[in-house]
Amino acid sequence: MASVKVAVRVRPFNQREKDMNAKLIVQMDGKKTRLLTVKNSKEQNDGSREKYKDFTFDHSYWSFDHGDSHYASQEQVFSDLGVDVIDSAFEGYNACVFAYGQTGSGKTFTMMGSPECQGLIPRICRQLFSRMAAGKESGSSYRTEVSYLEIYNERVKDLLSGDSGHSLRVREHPKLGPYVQDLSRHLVSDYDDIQECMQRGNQQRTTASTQMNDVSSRSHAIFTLTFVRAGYTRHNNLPSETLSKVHLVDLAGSERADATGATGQRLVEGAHINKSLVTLGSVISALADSSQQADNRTPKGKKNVFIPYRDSVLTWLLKDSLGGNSKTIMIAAISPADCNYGETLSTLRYANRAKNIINKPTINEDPNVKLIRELRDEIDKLRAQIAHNTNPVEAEAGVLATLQRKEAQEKVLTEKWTEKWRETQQILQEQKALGLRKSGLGVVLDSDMPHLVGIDDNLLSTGVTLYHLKEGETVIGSAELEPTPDIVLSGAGVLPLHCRVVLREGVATLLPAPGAHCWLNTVLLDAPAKLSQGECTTRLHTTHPSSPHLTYV
Ligand SMILES: Nc1ncnc2c1ncn2[C@@H]1O[C@H](COP(=O)(O)OP(=O)(O)OP(=O)(O)O)[C@@H](O)[C@H]1O
Repeated sequence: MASVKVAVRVRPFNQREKDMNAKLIVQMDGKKTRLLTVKNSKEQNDGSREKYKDFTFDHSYWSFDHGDSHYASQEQVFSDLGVDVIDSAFEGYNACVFAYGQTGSGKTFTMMGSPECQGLIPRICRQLFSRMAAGKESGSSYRTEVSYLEIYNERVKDLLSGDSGHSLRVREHPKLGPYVQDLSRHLVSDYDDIQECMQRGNQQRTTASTQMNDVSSRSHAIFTLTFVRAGYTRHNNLPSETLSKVHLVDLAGSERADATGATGQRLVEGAHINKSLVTLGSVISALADSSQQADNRTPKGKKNVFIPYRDSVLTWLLKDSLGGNSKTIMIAAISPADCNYGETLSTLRYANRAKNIINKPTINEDPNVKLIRELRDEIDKLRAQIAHNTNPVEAEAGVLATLQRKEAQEKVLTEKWTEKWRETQQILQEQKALGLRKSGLGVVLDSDMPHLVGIDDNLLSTGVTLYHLKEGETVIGSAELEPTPDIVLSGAGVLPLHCRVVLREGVATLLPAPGAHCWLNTVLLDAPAKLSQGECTTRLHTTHPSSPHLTYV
């Protein structure tokens, strides 16, 4: 059980607030946030004499004035909140961070930041990879995938697929919960890969200028890391494999139409944005109520509170993060100005409720690994029993037989797991060595290593094959050659041994076999020829132009 962690952050005055001579109405001291009541606000008109309202959160971040010694920097927010997220991922827990607040209050600044002043998402990603590099040294291995979506007007759009117009369906798996059907997932092997995904997704995101913010996010964006960590435990050398999903969420601003000056399309967007946020509010309230009921539970008073997750796409997708299997952090972003009193009070009340949500995070352990661990426990107990046994010999024989059976099971399962993980790592390494990366609808080859790109001899085929050239000799020929050549070509005129490519210190040379028709661009070769990267086509065709050809890249 873990409560949702809640932090509040106040930003500096923006130009509009400065122009209005806005008054500062937020104060912070340690974990406390104080909001000074504004004259003529609804509260005062209701006859309340309160001069301020106090709230206590896990963190209150004072980012009002850069010059102030208490100024909470991006680095501080990361070290308080981001490091927890990384720890959770490495331990195998799901995690979620979402930023909530009125438009222009600093959500995107806190979550994404700018290139000079990076926010939580890039910092978490960078640190995740440095921790992985350190873990690899001690024998662990990892697999990380990224997806990035936005919810705009209650429709889900994949920000990384390149197909921007298409909206995707949200479905619910009986065990794994809600998911987006056909959402693209991108394998990333270092921070540069992930940064490329972030930048591409951010460019696709729907933003517009409103009176409150020049670049206002008009959609809710969910950046998700799926992280698998595997290795052997140090103390007893058991397989260990965990999976963690990390949702990093930048919500669109909560807003009143009159404050933002919204009309037309902006007004329609606002209605949809608010629908999700109102539902988020109802979900938070319902969860907070249900947690409080659980606290003062009496057998009679026990009541099942209905949580309206499915009333909006946002809450449906974040179901696990809100009241489920996740360690969740909410960051409430607020304006410091008196003109935003109403919105700020509502954000702080929202955040105050969220503190009461109790989640149930559990380590997501691979089921086979769990079985192996349980078997090992049983084996240890049986061994201890044998060691201390004073029972008759027959009973001991029975225990011994059980022990042997369990040991055999453990051995088979461990071998299977090791083989599966070794294969996964091999595939990852091959992909990395090839340097293949998805870019929009295309696939980009980033590798520094020399390759041949083979085009099938069948004109109707779309088959393209990449052959990684190894240092030394690569044999090219037909399947008739014994042993099978490194690169097998089929098609008219391909000899069993057609040619060889010798790679030495980055220089590739093509050596045609006697009698083979090897063309280098338009020249039929009769002697070894050096291949130049980029410009050169090693055409192995003989009589027909559609016969197979290899391009050196
Ligand atoms: N802590 C901060 N320190 C300095 N500048 C900030 C801070 N927070 C926000 N800002 C600035 O305030 C402006 C609005 O912030 P931002 O775009 O993050 O708001 P938002 O809540 O994401 O708005 P929207 O909901 O409209 O997308 C930006 O110019 C941003 O650089």
